[in-house]
Amino acid sequence: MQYLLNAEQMKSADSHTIQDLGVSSRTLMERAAAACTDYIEEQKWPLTHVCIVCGSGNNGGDGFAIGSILKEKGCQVTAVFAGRMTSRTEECIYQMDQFKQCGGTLLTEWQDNDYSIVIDALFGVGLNREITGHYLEMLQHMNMSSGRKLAVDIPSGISATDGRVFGEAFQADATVTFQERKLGLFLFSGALYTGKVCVTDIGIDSFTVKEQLDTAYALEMSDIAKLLPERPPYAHKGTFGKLLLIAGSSGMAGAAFLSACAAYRMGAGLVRIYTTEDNRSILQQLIPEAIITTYTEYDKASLLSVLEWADAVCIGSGLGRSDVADLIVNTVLKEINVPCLIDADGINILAAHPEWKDQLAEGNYVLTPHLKELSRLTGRPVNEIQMHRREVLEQTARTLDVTLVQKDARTFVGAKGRRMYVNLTGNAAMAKAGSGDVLAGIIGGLMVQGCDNYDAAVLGVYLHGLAGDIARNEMGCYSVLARDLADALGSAIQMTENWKAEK
Ligand SMILES: NC(=O)C1=CN([C@@H]2O[C@H](COP(=O)(O)OP(=O)(O)OC[C@H]3O[C@@H](n4cnc5c(N)ncnc54)[C@H](O)[C@@H]3O)[C@@H](O)[C@H]2O)[C@@H](O)CC1
Ligand SMILES: [K+]
Repeated sequence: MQYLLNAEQMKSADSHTIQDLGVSSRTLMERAAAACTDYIEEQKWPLTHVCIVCGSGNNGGDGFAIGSILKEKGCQVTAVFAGRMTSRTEECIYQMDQFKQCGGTLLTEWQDNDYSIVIDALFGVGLNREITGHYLEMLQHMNMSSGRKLAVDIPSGISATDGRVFGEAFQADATVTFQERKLGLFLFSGALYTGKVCVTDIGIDSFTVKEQLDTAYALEMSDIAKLLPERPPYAHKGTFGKLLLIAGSSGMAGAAFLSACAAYRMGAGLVRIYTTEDNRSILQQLIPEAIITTYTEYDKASLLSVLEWADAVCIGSGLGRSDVADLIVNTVLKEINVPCLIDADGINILAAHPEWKDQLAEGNYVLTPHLKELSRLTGRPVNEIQMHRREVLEQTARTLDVTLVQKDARTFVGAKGRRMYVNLTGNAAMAKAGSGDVLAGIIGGLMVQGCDNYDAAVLGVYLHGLAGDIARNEMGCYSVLARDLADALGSAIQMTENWKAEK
């Protein structure tokens, strides 16, 4: 598991290490600086003339300490101090003096030169407001320089907490980050500025912070192998559950096909599609493995009978908006006794009938909205959700008592009493119609095999992204179709199976 810390959590780990464990701030800073120079040497970046831009905080202190190390190695080093002398931290003052004693050149204005490396030590996790004036100009000069670019801890201009860009940011080739991954390095737009991220252990004790439930995390292959449901050799199709997909409407057979295909590839034993009669023959041809039950008008008896049959239900993909769809969603909400995923139009219908939200049975639902659907569901504008994604995720999951999958380029998963999951697999090839139908099928396929709702959501989102990465590697960023994701899911699962077998 990879933990993703925000600025406050990182600062709390720093001060715990300094105050409770007695490791001095200076020691940590010198280790941080050594980690950066080690990285430059390992990468064999040319050390002809290094420029380090330093702010007045401890990130600036790291910068000066890097300057002293490089100076002692005989490199030509220019440090540009871009902060206010009176605002310098104790450590920044000390490291600046050390640097001067080593004979380093210290400027207060940018000077164009043929720098082989530009090091950004302007702001670290302490950045908390828009970058303007002198600082903004400094960042623009740094970005225009032709040298290799290294960010110390985090590129200046990026919020460590939510990845937003405070006006302008340093465009790094690499970021050496200290002790723990910061959330902002992996969220957008922050992730566009980091270059390669190298995490280095400098002896900060972050154990207590990571134990806390409000620290977000991402999954690694080792976690996935543990979460995958067992597949015992004596199994038969009944072992792996009966999944009901209430999906598709006239002209929208594809959604049902994609979800069914993904659910079967995920390992579901039996998949039944409940859809409009118009879709019968096309679905029978597209996916003969699925059982097809159809309706021409709202038919409560047939709906209750398929609900009775199911071990888990996915409702909403391609369902459309109609009176019949409303009646179906309402009946499912009232009558269901098994885990249920609500997607797409299922969410839109729920949003149009706020009084139905009370029927979301405790702990039994997974909702998979993209930002627009979440906006309809919560009544908050999309741009406000984008600015406060975490807060909206946690509040909605808590008040509705559901597992919430907030779909975006970086999908979040939240549920009451569970840690926030941030998904790091996937790519822009997946930003296409049908991709969400595949995700619903994958998560449904896991729920029907007995995975707990939250685990199914987290694992499903990870595998969906991994399948997207595999498909993109085969076909490039433009040409992947949603059905390719369903097909690549097999390889994604196999990768985790192989990983497990090798251990
Ligand atoms: N002992 C520690 O706490 C350690 C800190 N380390 C480094 O220290 C960094 C954190 O240091 P700090 O907390 O001092 O914070 P920063 O060095 O990130 O800078 C904070 C300073 O910048 C100012 N500031 C914030 N936003 C601004 C803006 N938009 N325009 C102008 N000024 C702005 C703040 O008022 C504050 O004075 C880490 O990222 C890391 O690089 C490492 O050396 C490891 C040990
Ligand atoms: K920085």
